[in-house]
Amino acid sequence: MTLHLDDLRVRHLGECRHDSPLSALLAAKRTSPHYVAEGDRVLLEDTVSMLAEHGLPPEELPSFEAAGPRRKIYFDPARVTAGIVTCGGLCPGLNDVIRGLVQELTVQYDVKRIVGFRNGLRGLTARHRDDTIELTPDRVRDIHNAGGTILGSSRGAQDPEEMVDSLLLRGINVLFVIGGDGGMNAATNLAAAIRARGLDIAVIGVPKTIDNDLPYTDQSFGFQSAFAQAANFISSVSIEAAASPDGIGIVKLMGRHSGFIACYASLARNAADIVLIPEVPFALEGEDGLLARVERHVRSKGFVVIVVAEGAGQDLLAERGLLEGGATDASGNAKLGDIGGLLRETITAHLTAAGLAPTVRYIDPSYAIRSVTANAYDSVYCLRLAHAAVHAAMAGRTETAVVRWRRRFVHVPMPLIISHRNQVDPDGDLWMSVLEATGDLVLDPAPQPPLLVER
Ligand SMILES: Nc1ncnc2c1ncn2[C@@H]1O[C@H](COP(=O)(O)OP(=O)(O)O)[C@@H](O)[C@H]1O
Ligand SMILES: O=P(O)(O)OC[C@H]1O[C@](O)(COP(=O)(O)O)[C@@H](O)[C@@H]1O
Ligand SMILES: [Mg+2]
Repeated sequence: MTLHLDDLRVRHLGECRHDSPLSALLAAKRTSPHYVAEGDRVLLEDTVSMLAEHGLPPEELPSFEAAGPRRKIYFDPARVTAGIVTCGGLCPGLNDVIRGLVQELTVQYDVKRIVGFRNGLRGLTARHRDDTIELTPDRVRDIHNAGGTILGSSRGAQDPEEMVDSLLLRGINVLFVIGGDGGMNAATNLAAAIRARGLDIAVIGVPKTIDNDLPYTDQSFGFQSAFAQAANFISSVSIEAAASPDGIGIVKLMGRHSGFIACYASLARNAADIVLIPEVPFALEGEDGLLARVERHVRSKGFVVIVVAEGAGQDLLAERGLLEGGATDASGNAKLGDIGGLLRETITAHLTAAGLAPTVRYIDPSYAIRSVTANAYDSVYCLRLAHAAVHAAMAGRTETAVVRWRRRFVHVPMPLIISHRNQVDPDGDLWMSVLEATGDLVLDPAPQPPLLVER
């Protein structure tokens, strides 16, 4: 999809007439290698060839509005009531973001009232809208020391009109939605309903997903903490598999449609022989099928370590009648079949038939990788995203997500952030790194000369 400058413009509620409490700090600020001034923009693309292809002057190239404080803001902080909601699956750093929002709103902008809606967007429905938490600096002081979210979260559909009514009833002027693709979809619908009623309410998204499946963000917060935890389980099965005759270590990791966790966790330990992700289909049978590759590893080095993303090989489960076609969770997300179980069974059967005596060590850490606290890196990231979100809201941006893009914090229009799914590109450099690290050949059906040697 070719994007133009106009596709990247974010919505403003109106003219910024109030002096920002940070205006003195900003007075002398100019763009530098470490700062993007508020009037400047950040390029969407970063290679010479991609930029040259547009054939446009620099100011017309597709670019994002820089995030950060403005000298003039839209809302009078004394009259603002902010709302915060966390939705979808848990993710390390949710509490860090909530804490950062509350601290920035109260300390820098002197906002007096912040309402936390409980249990996800369900908390904005008529039935649950009174079940809220008053968020103060005292209330959030220590929350980053625990995983999860003090607000709770949920899946399941809500009526945007009902949610708008809740915002009006609670007097909310700015709403922060911390959510994944589902949450950003819901926030977009909510913002559209607000706009249709001509209301003066800003909706700012803070993208959250351990799957890293949202586009236009370098990596989502919490992803790093999640894959670091996942890497520990890869170490465990590697040790177990290596210590067993004909050892088979399998780790199944979260990643519904995107295999980023599997790739990064594997690279973090560099102990996997085979990595299976949803983006790269594989066959079980045949000379280059998974079973033959597993057997070759076991015969050559005595054991094998396989990292599989939960969304990988769903076609194989469907072929075997092991997938409930079209089944979804309350939010409409596809329910997956158990690829880990299929691998365990078919590998055991294949190796046994081949005269080996496999010992299978299988770990499905499941929620254990996303319920952890944010690591130090993610904590910094969450805090800075929270600052950017508050600045965006106070400056009257709406239907906008705050993200880091090519190391800069920028504003992305919400429709863009839900325009497609971020996935591992089988032709990209991440997958190439995985192939380099594992030495595992994933051959096309057409025979090709080997690119890499199996180790
Ligand atoms: N396409 C959609 N349109 C509107 N709301 C959605 C959509 N997808 C999900 N939602 C709502 O957003 C919330 C979070 O979505 P979910 O998919 O569970 O998690 P996540 O935000 O982490 O992707 C849920 O309450 C869900 O009903
Ligand atoms: O069991 P749950 O809570 O529905 O969540 C499982 C799913 O949530 C995730 O952790 C992330 O999903 P979201 O960020 O979209 O909520 C997936 O990796 C996983 O498939
Ligand atoms: Mg999602």
